[in-house]
Amino acid sequence: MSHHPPNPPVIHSFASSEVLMSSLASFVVKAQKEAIDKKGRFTIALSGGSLPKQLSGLIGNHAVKWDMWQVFYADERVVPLDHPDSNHNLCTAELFSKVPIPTANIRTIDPNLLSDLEELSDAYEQELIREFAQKDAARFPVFDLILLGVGPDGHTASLFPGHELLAEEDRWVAYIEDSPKPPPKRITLTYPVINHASRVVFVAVGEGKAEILSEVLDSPEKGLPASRVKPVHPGQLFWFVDEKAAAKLRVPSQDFKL
Ligand SMILES: O=C1O[C@H](COP(=O)(O)O)[C@@H](O)[C@H](O)[C@H]1O
Repeated sequence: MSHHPPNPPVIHSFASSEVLMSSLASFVVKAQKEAIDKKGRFTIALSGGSLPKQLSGLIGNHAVKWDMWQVFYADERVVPLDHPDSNHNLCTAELFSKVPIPTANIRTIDPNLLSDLEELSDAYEQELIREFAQKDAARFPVFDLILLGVGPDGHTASLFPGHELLAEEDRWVAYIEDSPKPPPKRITLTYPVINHASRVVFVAVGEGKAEILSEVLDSPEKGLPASRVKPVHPGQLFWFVDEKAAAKLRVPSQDFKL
């Protein structure tokens, strides 16, 4: 266990979502290179919502070693994989259908277990254990990169304000049957997993995010779900936001340099 306090978040604000997208792609490629140089694979967790669109800077990028990626979902809606509400379906439409990633490297929920949430989330946890536990022998998986979004209520992944899952300390993957945002049934990575990642990046674009960004970053003491993302040392939290989303922020942002 680390004795250092978590590093403060690094906030990068970009003039437009286009600049953000290309900087985010460079950031992901750098994280990928460091991970592959160190251990020959790159583990990443993706979110749904507005995030997948912001990854388009990776399409056609020859520095991306797709065959070395192991992709998980930070959260997933419990619906068939080709359902319009599925995060996997969205990531496929926005990214995976446009790049040469082997299908086996995308770790989806098991579509045969949709009727039993407990079995489904246990099976996804086993999927994580297969990837991380034997190779890294750690109490919690250490993702090279987790990409998150933030909803207007401050939720992230499928961790919602006031929900009992915010207190989960042991499980790697948990389920929720009463999501306030449809669809109600979801699974999610828990804080112990999110907060053990090497890097966590929130991506927020557009004026619709301005209010909640200020709440999450300027008033972390409110304890909104997104404010509880504090990777343990030496993990680092980043925010990639555009100027519209950053319009109400009081905390300073930093120039983006690789
Ligand atoms: O329901 C969800 O919402 C969050 C935030 O979505 P956004 O559209 O406001 O960016 C998303 O990160 C998560 O994956 C998704 O399941």
